[in-house]
Amino acid sequence: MRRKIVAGNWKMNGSEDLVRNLVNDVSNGMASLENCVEVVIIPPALYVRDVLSLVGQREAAVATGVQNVAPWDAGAYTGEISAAMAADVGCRYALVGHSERRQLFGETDELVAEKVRKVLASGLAVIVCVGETLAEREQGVAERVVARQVRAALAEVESADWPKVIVAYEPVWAIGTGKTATAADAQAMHQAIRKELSGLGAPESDVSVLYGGSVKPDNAAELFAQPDIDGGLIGGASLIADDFLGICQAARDAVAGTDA
Ligand SMILES: O=C[C@H](O)COP(=O)(O)O
Repeated sequence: MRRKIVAGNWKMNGSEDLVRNLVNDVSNGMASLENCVEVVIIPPALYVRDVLSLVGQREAAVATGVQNVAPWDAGAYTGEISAAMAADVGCRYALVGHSERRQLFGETDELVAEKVRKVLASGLAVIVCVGETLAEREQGVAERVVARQVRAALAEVESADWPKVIVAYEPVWAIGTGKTATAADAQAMHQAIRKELSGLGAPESDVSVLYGGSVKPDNAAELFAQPDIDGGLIGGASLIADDFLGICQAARDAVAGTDA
């Protein structure tokens, strides 16, 4: 089901104190969202159990996810965690193919596709990240690059699994830079992604497409008001409770605006 989702990717940030304070503050702010927005916290793997115990496990209003999974089920892969392990402890989401994984850890389209398969097989929902670099945008190939990434990651998805697929469009040049795509540019790319998804057989109403890249409380409302933007994948602002909740509130207001 296409739904409004705001996911906070903490990346490699956090401490026991931050987990406690931030998760409690976010949980306390949930009432104002009136169940209109799915809120996901994606901490470093070491803190996943702490977040889960604070939000209250499997049926919690705040869902928990992992930032990465291995492309294997189990075995001699030192330092890795599997999608099945994340599901076992109570996570509901896994992020796959973030541009930092692609750029810093050499993840290819093929590896991303393998990870997507593992996540879906484990029963978790997958948030697949796609996005062009600044050079690709300047060369005018942004849509082509993003379409290729979407096809590579999702070509093998079985029809029953589409409701567990979420795509996050994150232009690489907008991540952590303070530069955001204009709402119109983001909308155009989201529309192109949706076209690609429908070419792969995804039911129109099933796949949420999130925007990520310097989303803040003061630009979230305009982005989330676009017809093909279903929420956000938030980095820096997800580490500040008031900012993260402000973004969640903008998503809630977007739902209210659509319903009105
Ligand atoms: O996963 C989150 C994105 O990389 C966005 O990060 P940012 O909000 O710090 O730009």
